[in-house]
Amino acid sequence: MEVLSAALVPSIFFFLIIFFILRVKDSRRKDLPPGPRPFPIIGNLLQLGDKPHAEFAKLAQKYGELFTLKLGSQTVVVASSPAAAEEILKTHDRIFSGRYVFQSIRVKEHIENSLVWSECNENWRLLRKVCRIELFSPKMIESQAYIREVKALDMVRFLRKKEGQVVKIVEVVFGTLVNIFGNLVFSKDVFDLENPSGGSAELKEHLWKLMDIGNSTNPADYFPIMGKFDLFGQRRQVAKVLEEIYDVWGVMLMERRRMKGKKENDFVNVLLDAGLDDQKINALLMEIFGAGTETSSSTIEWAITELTKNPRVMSKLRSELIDAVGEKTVKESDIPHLPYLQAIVKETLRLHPATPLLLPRRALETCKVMNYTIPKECQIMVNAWAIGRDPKTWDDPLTFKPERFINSNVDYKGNDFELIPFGGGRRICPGLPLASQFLSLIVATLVQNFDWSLPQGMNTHVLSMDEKFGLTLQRDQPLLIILKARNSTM
Ligand code: HEM
Repeated sequence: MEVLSAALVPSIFFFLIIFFILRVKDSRRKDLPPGPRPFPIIGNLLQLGDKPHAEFAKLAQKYGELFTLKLGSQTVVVASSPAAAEEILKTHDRIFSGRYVFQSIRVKEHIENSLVWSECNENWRLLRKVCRIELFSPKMIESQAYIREVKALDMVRFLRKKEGQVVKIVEVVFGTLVNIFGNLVFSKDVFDLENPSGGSAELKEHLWKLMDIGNSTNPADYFPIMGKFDLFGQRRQVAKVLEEIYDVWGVMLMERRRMKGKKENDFVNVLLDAGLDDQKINALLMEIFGAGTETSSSTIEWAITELTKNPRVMSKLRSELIDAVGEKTVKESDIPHLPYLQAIVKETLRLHPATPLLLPRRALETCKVMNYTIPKECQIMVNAWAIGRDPKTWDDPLTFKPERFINSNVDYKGNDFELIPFGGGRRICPGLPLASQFLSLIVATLVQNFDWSLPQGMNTHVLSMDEKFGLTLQRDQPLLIILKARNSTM
């Protein structure tokens, strides 16, 4: 009996302490949006799963359009409806304009010059202005259209040689986009589709590596106290890859400075003329490549996946292309005359936003939202994936139906909060005007020039991709396509 009570008393005492901790935590949560009860220390980490956006969509059904999670020691609020997204991205845009910077990216020299990860400070305003007025202005985009068209044809030429073979479409598209960006930025190819391991292949490899590290879990993001020790070495790895990338830029920048007088119509010229120093140019170029290539290639991979799964939509697009473009090669100037193509791109971005939870925001001040209090420093995520599939907003939401956008004014430019693949407010994706051009161009080029079919057994795989974690670049399981060339338009 004595032994029993000796064991029982400390156990009861232990459970009372845990109960007390939970009570204290709960009372601290009083004004926050509701959410699942967190466990001590780990909070709701077990509820993240490997597809957080899909888990969050389920939690939103239970706890509402604005709910709170405790991820380790971090408080995170998730917005999951158009109204909640509007509160974050528009009504309280300034307060929620901070970024939560992932621990592995906190490389001092990079963050200080970053557009993606810095506060909305003077440097950020300068870079946004350069993007808006120079790099992604309608004039610049139009004047560089021929570059994207030439690179799209290089892709067709390369793919024609693969007729009858199984192709990893995302790799070809990624390589093509790296070259499109290489030419927009430096007026030169940086990747050889024919010889993936030769030429400047290292740049593509560095970008993949950076994305791999970025996509891997870092426990320090949930327990920032561990952040300064960089226990798993992720920050050191990022710093090393950044240095390697900057070495590649460095050589190209030096070349350009040597070519004084010869003016190319490209981003480097614009940035040199704008008086940016090498560190700012390095950081901006890295972010343009990093933010623009993976997002866009995964969107194109999804568009082709959906078209292959939906022959009705594919043949309607083909008819539109024949009517509007005929036998000619499709050009960017044709896009305004291809409303069904534009609807396909919107529908792809609705179902498969490349960054399903956008990029995490941070509250700069404590703020009242929908009668709840969101505390200063709280992390905010906006679930664009859940919003795009919400049956309250979308009729038959899981079906790929581009027709829903015909005769509809809904667009992804940040004013319609039911469709926000590019985010919204002051931090909306600055590359949007460029992306919307080449997404349409490349999808149209691939459809105009090739028939696509899935290798045997792929249907189930493709369907299961729907449920996969947002960024679809699963290099272990990319979309494979058997190619058949159509009548040449070249
Ligand atoms: C399918 C293509 C793309 C998608 C879906 C996409 C999506 C996004 C999203 C969701 C954000 C965060 C917005 C927010 O916080 O509200 C973002 C930011 C950003 N994107 Fe994109 N993006 C794409 C293409 C591009 C391209 C082509 C570029 C550049 C050439 C680019 C450059 C950036 C940059 C620099 C930011 C950070 C802006 C800031 O924090 O002020 N993106 N993008």
